[in-house]
Amino acid sequence: MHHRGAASSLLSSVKRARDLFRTGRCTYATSANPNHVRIVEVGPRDGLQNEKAIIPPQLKAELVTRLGRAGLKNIESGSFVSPKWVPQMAGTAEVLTSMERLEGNHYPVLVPNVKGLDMLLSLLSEHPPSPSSEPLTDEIAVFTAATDAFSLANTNCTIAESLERLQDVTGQALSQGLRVRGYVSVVAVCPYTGKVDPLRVKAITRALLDMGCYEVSLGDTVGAGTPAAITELLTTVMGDDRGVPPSKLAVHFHDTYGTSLINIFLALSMGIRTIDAAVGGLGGCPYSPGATGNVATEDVLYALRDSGHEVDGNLDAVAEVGAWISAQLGRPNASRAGKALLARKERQRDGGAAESVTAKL
Ligand SMILES: CC(C)(COP(=O)([O-])OP(=O)([O-])OC[C@H]1O[C@@H](n2cnc3c(N)ncnc32)[C@H](O)[C@@H]1OP(=O)([O-])[O-])[C@@H](O)C(=O)NCCC(=O)NCCSC(=O)C[C@@](C)(O)CC(=O)[O-]
Repeated sequence: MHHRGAASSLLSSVKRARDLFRTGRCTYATSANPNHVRIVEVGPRDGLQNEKAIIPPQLKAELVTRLGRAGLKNIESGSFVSPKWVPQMAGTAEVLTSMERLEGNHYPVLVPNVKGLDMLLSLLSEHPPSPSSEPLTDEIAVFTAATDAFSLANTNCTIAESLERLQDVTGQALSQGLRVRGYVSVVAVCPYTGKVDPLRVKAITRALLDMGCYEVSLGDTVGAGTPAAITELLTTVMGDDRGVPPSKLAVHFHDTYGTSLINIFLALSMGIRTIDAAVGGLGGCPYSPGATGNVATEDVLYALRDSGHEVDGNLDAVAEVGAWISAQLGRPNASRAGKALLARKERQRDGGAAESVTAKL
């Protein structure tokens, strides 16, 4: 009975979301190919920033290289944040200069303030693109939060102060020809103050778009967003007065309570086509105690198979990268699809029986 109740409440959430579009309250143009799902791979940044051990830049660079070769096109490659705050992200300059960059791909880096942007810009001027090489990066990501408590814990300033800071960062980055992506953290639940008001998220998302971000990623940092909460959030952010079009939104789910994939499908049903994910389910924010990693890229790619969506990334190759980086970090691979696919391959290699059905997967 209980399960049936949960399923029918999820179905009614999806139906409510779809009805909003059908009734015209949320009609927006999406990308040129409405079935294309863009993956923003955040493993090398969000994935590694919370690891206990300090990871050598060469290993981070190799991770970015392998992810690019696995067909991912948007790979967040590091942060120019204070090493006193997030020591694991030190060495991003070395990552950018060592990793392989593939033509047409984007390799955004997080920048919290003008100091971080200046560090990036001087690196870019030391390594100008040539006819045979791409720029080190053409994109930054700026970040704020939906609560002052989280903003203070993460960046030592209130939301208002952070938006003021980011206005400068964004203006200067755009004037240097960089693309700017925005993040809002704790869009569903704040680890310090609890449930978050979706109208607040909407106002902050609008502020980031108004300053020139091409897209805003909505971060369920704690990973506690239920389908009902995410439906309420997305309908509020997209609906009614100054609603944000889904083409300007991405979703960024940590998988602490196992709701990420359901929430991703809800977001897709509402027209959002950009999904953040981390290979091997790596990740966590140092200022969100108890939150687990991001939804695993392999799990997203697997779930989107046969869904009619065209997705970046080769599932088998990404699964290999997930197993490789998990082994390098000495941690269990948190991607269920990745583990299952690799285990199946191993059984096939060993000539195991009863593989004919799953081999068709
Ligand atoms: C914003 C600050 C710098 C303010 O930190 P502050 O302490 O207020 O800054 P400050 O201006 O007083 O500077 C303190 C020291 O840091 C240095 N400094 C100052 N800025 C930089 C910089 N850019 N790069 C390198 N060094 C820097 C500065 O030079 C100084 O060094 P000192 O004089 O003491 O030797 C700090 O709070 C910070 O770096 N925070 C970043 C925290 C972070 O990276 N969190 C994780 C990313 S967000 C996230 O994961 C969420 C997301 C995006 O994934 C979405 C989701 O899941 O919700």
